[in-house]
Amino acid sequence: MAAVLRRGVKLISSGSSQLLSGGCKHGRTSTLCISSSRPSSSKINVELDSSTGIAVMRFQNPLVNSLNLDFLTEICISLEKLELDKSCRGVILTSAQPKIFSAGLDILEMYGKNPEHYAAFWKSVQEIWLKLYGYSKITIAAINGSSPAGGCLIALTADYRIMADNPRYTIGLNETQLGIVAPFWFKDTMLNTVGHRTAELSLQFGLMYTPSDALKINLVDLVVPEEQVLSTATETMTKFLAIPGHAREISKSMMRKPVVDRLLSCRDADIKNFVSFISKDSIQKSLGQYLSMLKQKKS
Ligand SMILES: CCCCC/C=C\C/C=C\C=C\CC(=O)SCCNC(=O)CCNC(=O)[C@H](O)C(C)(C)COP(=O)(O)OP(=O)(O)OC[C@H]1O[C@@H](n2cnc3c(N)ncnc32)[C@H](O)[C@@H]1OP(=O)(O)O
Repeated sequence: MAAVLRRGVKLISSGSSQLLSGGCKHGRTSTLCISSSRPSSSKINVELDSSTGIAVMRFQNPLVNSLNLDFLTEICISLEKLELDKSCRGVILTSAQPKIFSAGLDILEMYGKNPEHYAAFWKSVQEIWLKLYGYSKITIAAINGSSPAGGCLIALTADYRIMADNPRYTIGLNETQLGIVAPFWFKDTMLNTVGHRTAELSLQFGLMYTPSDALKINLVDLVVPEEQVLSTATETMTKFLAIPGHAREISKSMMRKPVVDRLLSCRDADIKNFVSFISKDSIQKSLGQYLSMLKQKKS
């Protein structure tokens, strides 16, 4: 159940199984409706401040916010609800997990499973990208940890990226390092942000950038001390909110629609392509080796 934190602010824990359809109003505070059962299974929490219209969505999928099917679905449903909620004007995306924004797509969803599973998973990856890249409201990524591959993609869909100034955190599309290939819409999102030449080098090498290097190539817009990431995101959101909404929204759509439309025109083919690629023995072998490397890193 939503709990009032301070005047006009509600904490919304949302497990995908707990979300009900449609938003609802509770007195002066507009929030999402959820049932009160099993709130501990929530992989995200959302705080919507109805006095400012700013929602903060925190990812909390232990250990590293890897994007599995359930988590992606939950994020998508919450984003949809916020988009429909008139009291919400912008969403800040951040992490509740220490040191990690998101570890990207959950590799276990792409390893050792059957084609039907791969297809359902890829559909949910498409959904989250379509929802975020085409999002009508303002989104700001408050990147308070490492953000490889799919984690970087989530950040790239935001209207503005603010990263914590910690050289241990890195961000980038590192797919080639896993022996896999970022699909065209990952590539387009990167290209629209950093330009052609930088995207080309970045994708081929699977480069991961420290915050200061990410700033140099415009992969992020601002680097601030870690403890200021959220407050700076809120300040930045306020600047966005000062712009007439319809004009900003149309401008955003004008910039992004061609890329969104490109995926919309070939969703099924893109899923087929993914399933056939990820099912190859050589790709499964690469992913298996990468998973072993992640485990060995600890010992
Ligand atoms: C030509 C046609 C092309 C068509 C398109 C086809 C294909 C495209 C396909 C896919 C695109 C994929 C995009 C992706 O997002 S792939 C995922 C990339 N992610 C990574 O490389 C991140 C790997 N992880 C790390 O670098 C570190 O774990 C991290 C920096 C995130 C955290 O480091 P830390 O030291 O704190 O923690 P660890 O001990 O390493 O990890 C803890 C625990 O979590 C497991 N884990 C980490 N990342 C993932 C992940 N992405 N998926 C699943 N599991 C992950 C890790 O193995 C540890 O597990 P355990 O040992 O505790 O069991």
